[in-house]
Amino acid sequence: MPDKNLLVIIRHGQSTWNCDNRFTGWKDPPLTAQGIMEAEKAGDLLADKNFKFDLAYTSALSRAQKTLDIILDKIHQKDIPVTKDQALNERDYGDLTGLNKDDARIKFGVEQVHIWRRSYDIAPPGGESLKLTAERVLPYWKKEILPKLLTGKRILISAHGNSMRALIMSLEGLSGEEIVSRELDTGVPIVYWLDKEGNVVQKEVLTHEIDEVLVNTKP
Ligand SMILES: O=C(O)[C@@H](CO)OP(=O)(O)O
Repeated sequence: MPDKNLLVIIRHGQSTWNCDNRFTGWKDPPLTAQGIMEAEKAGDLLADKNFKFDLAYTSALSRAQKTLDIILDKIHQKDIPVTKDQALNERDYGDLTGLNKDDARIKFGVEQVHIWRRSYDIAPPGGESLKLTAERVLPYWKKEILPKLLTGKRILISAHGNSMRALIMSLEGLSGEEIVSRELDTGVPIVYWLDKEGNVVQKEVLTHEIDEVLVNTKP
C-alpha cells in the first residue's frame, strides 16, 4: 500500500458557452477547439510525468466527459473504469442559465451578479449556491471516491469550476469565504497527494500555456 494516495482533479476545457460568456450550469454545450486543445495539453502534461490512474470520475455533462476521454486517450488509459455521476455536475445556475454574463450585469447590476456568482451561500434564483453544490459534491466524494483513494486507487476527476471548488474547499480546509475567490482555469490539472487519513500532504498545479485557437468554433 503506498504511503501517499494520488488524486488529480481538472476543470473541463473551454466550452462554447464559456467562450460566449454565458451562464452554463447544468446545460450541456460542447468543448470549443480551444477546449479540446486544453484537454490534449492536460493529457500531455500528465503523460510527461508518467501519471497512471486506476479509476476516473466525471459528471453527467459532456464537456467534462469529453475532457476526460481526451486525457485518457493521451495517457493510453482508455480502458480504466469511468464513473459518471450528476453529483459532480456544475452548480445549477437556475434562471441565469443561458444568459450572457455582461447582459446579466446590465439587467440585475454588477454587484448582484457578483453576489450570485461568488458568494458562498446565496443562490441565484431557482439555482444552487456553492454551499448547496458542496452539499451534494462532498457526500459523493466521501462515500464513493475517498474510500477507494484510501485503499491505494489512483484517481482522476474531470468536472467543473464550482463542483471542483467545493472539493478543493474540503481538501485544503478552506472556509466558504476563502474558496469563492479561487478561480480555476479550464483544462489545468491539479495534483494532490493525500496521506492515509485523507489529509493533503502535497499539491501541484500543472499549468500550461496554449496558443489561442484562431478558428470560429460557433456553428
Ligand atoms: O457558467 C457557469 O456554469 C460557471 C462556470 O463556467 O460560471 P461561473 O464562473 O460564473 O460560476
